[in-house]
Amino acid sequence: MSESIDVAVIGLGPGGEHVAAQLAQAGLTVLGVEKNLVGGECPYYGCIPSKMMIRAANALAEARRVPDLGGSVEVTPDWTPVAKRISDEATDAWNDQVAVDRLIDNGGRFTRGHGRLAGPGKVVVETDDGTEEYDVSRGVVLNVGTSPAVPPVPGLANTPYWTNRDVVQVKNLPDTMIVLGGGAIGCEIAQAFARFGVQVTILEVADRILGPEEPEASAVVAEAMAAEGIDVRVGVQITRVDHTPRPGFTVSLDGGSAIAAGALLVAAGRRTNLSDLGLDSVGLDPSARFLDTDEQMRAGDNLWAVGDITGKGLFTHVSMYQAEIAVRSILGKDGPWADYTAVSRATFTDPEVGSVGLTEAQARDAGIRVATGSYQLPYSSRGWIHKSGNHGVIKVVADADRGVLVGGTTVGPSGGEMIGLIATAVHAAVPVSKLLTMHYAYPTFHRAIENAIKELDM
Ligand SMILES: Cc1cc2nc3c(=O)[nH]c(=O)nc-3n(C[C@H](O)[C@H](O)[C@H](O)COP(=O)(O)OP(=O)(O)OC[C@H]3O[C@@H](n4cnc5c(N)ncnc54)[C@H](O)[C@@H]3O)c2cc1C
Ligand SMILES: NC(=O)c1ccc[n+]([C@@H]2O[C@H](COP(=O)([O-])OP(=O)(O)OC[C@H]3O[C@@H](n4cnc5c(N)ncnc54)[C@H](O)[C@@H]3O)[C@@H](O)[C@H]2O)c1
Repeated sequence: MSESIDVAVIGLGPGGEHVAAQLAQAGLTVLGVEKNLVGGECPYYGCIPSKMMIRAANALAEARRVPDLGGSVEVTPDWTPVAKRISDEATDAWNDQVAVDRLIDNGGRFTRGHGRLAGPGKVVVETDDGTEEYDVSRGVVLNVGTSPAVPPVPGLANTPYWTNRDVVQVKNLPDTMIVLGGGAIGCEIAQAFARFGVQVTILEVADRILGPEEPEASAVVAEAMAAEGIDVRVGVQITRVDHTPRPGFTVSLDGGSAIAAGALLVAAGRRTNLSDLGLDSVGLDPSARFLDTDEQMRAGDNLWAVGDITGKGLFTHVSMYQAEIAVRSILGKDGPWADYTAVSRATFTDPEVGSVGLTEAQARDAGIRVATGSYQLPYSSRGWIHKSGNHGVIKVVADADRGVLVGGTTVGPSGGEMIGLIATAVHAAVPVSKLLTMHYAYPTFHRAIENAIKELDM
């Protein structure tokens, strides 16, 4: 027997949870379907636990800078409060009852299980107690997110490697760790663990870490990591992974060398959870990496998609932004609809990397007549005053014909905060000539943005 509802939301990551709550508050009959934890990757296995690790690790690093600046301090790292904070404050010991209650308090319904499409307007949920079937009149919203991608390295699958879902639950740190992949996850966790005394090696197949960022950003972060003892190896081919109780993991590299460590974190990208969603039942390709959506987040008739599965940036703020749009679309309200001109992001390494819009390479590929300007943060007044820990660079990318910024990168202490200024400029297409007449407070880090803009040759 099928039950009739207005809307089904399959997958309750940050975007799906928001859609379900908003539509339920608007008076629709909304069913939220989640097979693991309501809230998704970000609160339980991603952003929040990792940033709690990083906050603690950065406090240790700042304390270690005291001798350069004013006195002495003894730093004794202890992981126990970090693990406890993640369990108690962030994840409620990986229990989502609060989030489930919040959805129900908003007027929504909830089913724990694997949801899938079974044709237009039809949803099936496999629960522990059996199969539930729903007829959905207004629409289905997909927010099924991603899972860690595990590369097909010989031997790897048979070892007890960690992914992000394991590393956030670690109670005792290993002495040594290999991180497979020098992207955002790999770099953030590598540095956090290293600051707690773990000897970390990053193995990155590409020719630089943080590949989506400007090369200048990758270089500054790699230099800062190397300076604190992290072994960053780029351009490496991993040929095999083995595991024995001692020494633990052995990672063999092309050329014959091998590295051993007590732990191995696989942070090699993500795969979208689309293959078992019944997409073929509504005429969509279940093997597609991402779902195509229009500006209202529609992926088909009465079908919406939000979050990582849309491929518009695997970030919580993108998922939430899209959720707002899907809600307006489902309720028949007006736009503004989705615009990705000024998507910003922050990678929480130290120095942090803030970025928005197009990189120089992306702007050139888009056929834009590009002008760039950059400035080394240590040369700015604030960078010079800051001294220890002042690694950083600002880079701006302009469309010389339109006289506006189309992208920018802010690497440095508070790099993720500094990007706000450039994000506003890109989003609102503020003329560069106007940016040059602005007051930039002295001596702030963001004053270096003015220096970079002055370097633009246009
Ligand atoms: C370690 C790490 C750190 C990160 N740090 C940041 C950060 O600092 N800032 C930032 O913006 N982003 C960060 N991200 C990315 C961020 O977590 C995601 O972009 C964010 O969670 C949005 O994802 P989503 O809305 O697509 O859904 P997800 O959070 O991926 O949630 C999808 C949900 O759908 C469920 N699901 C899947 N299939 C089904 C099904 N068939 N039926 C029922 N339920 C299903 C899953 O169990 C999951 O709960 C980080 C990610 C990781 C892994
Ligand atoms: N601060 C943030 O906003 C934040 C933090 C973490 C993650 N995230 C999001 O999560 C996404 C996933 O992060 P991620 O770091 O897993 O993915 P990623 O795609 O950013 O990086 C994965 C890295 O692994 C490398 N790699 C892949 N296969 C390899 C192999 N066999 N050997 C060596 N290296 C290999 C890739 O070249 C790449 O550099 C990010 O793209 C980002 O959108 C965001």
